[in-house]
Amino acid sequence: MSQQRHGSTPGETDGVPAFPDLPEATIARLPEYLRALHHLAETGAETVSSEGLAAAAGVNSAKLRKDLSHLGSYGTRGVGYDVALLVYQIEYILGLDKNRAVCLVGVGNLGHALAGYAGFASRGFRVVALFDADERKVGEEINGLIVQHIDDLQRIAAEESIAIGVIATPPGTAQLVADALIAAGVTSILNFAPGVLSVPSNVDVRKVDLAIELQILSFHEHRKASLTALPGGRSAPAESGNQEAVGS
Ligand SMILES: NC(=O)c1ccc[n+]([C@@H]2O[C@H](COP(=O)([O-])OP(=O)(O)OC[C@H]3O[C@@H](n4cnc5c(N)ncnc54)[C@H](O)[C@@H]3O)[C@@H](O)[C@H]2O)c1
Repeated sequence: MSQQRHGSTPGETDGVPAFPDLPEATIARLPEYLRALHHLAETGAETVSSEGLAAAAGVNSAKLRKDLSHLGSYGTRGVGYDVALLVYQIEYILGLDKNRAVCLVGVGNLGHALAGYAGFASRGFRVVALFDADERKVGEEINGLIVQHIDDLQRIAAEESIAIGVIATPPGTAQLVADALIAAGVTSILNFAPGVLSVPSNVDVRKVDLAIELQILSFHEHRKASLTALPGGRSAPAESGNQEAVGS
């Protein structure tokens, strides 16, 4: 996964620092806070304590307070955080107010499931195009979108101002697809194909690999087993497990 530096720009917009210098780990947790805040807003909550929000997001409250302090958000003593304001601040920092156009390349088993997922729109993204190289898939309709041929990527990316491309092709073609996306003006890539992509420095890549997540869980299983095998039967802490979002 490539690491992005987020430069600091002085000045504030409506109480939100224009671009605070955020640690990558904080950026990775902001979507979790946002998800929890949306849920709180749906239940009618107007304010939330740091402990309440931390519990809903599955992190510890000290970490949450530090993360939110990077946004200039400290909450009010005895009241907590204003839910609507915090939603606005996090959405602003994540750039979700832009409703960015996303395309998906590779409409096979995984691509089909992703293309049919309604959750992207509710999280601030418009999936505007689906591409595949297989003529038999071109023309198929999924979730209101017609699968286009990959040869039309350049034209459609320009027409739709596509900024983010999702790769769900076999690993052997992922680099070719990444090159085509970049040539078409895409500057952010979410890659589901195993392997490392070579991209220019202005392009950000996030990689999702569920097998890696399982391997990390396997390590924790291994560690817990070795702790219980210690003399005296020392066991792993039981009151609260670790929760990390996939990809963070
Ligand atoms: N990240 C994860 O956790 C995860 C989970 C499952 C699969 N995967 C990966 O996702 C990828 C897709 O898996 P799948 O099971 O959907 O495969 P699949 O074979 O069912 O689908 C791949 C699709 O890509 C298309 N394709 C191939 N080359 C192309 C190109 N140059 N341009 C456009 N389309 C092209 C194929 O026609 C096909 O429709 C694989 O790389 C797989 O390893 C990752």
